[in-house]
Amino acid sequence: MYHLFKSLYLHATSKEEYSILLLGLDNAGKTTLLEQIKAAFSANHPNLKTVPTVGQNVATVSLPPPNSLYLKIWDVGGQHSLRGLWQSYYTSCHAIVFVIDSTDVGTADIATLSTDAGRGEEHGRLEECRLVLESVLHNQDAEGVPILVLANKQDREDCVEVVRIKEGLVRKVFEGEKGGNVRDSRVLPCSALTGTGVQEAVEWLCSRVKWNKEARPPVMR
Ligand SMILES: Nc1nc2c(ncn2[C@@H]2O[C@H](COP(=O)(O)OP(=O)(O)OP(=O)(O)O)[C@@H](O)[C@H]2O)c(=O)[nH]1
Ligand SMILES: [Mg+2]
Repeated sequence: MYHLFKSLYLHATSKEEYSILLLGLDNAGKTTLLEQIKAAFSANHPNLKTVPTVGQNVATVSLPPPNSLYLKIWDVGGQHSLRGLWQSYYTSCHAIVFVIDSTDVGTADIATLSTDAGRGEEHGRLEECRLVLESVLHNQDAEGVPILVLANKQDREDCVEVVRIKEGLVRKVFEGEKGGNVRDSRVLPCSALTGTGVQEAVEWLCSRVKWNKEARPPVMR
């Protein structure tokens, strides 16, 4: 009898936990985003004084109804030397957020990269961003995992607007030969610094991890 009550109690009080992996080049805004998400679901102010991440940050946020789930968010360093570590997170994650610095991708049109005129500093880190996004999509351990691409730093005047990042960069990478298999994806604008767009990002993640839960079941906590 005790065991029956205990399992009923655990069933009634436990919630699904999904792991979210924040990826993107160094300086894209991943840690700032993590701070905003943590603050959005607690009474605390976000700590926006970030330093480059060497290793990882992790936080679990409890989402109230109607979502009623835990998001365990992994923020890993984006510096070149740290990207090899990303691989070890793929098998256990339920969704990936790929953060792009919208002020550091030139015009965000990868078609121009192949021309002579396209090579130069005016393209910022567009080529690097393309290669890194391709490598994430191409990785078998991340197959089928929903991906949210965030065009971050939209508060800055010199940012490239989300539609250009979507059409010129993201769509071409997804439709390219290294685009990988079919998966849920979305491109959204955001400012991790001001918090604009963070709620929408979290909503999208919640809906997609639930839809994908047969392929990647949650942990009960
Ligand atoms: N204007 C503006 N600045 C931002 C935004 N998001 C992040 N930043 C700034 O960009 C810089 C890098 O932010 P981080 O969050 O540390 O970047 P990161 O992606 O975690 O970088 P790594 O840990 O090196 O991978 C900081 O100075 C942030 O304040 C944003 O939405 N708008
Ligand atoms: Mg960081």
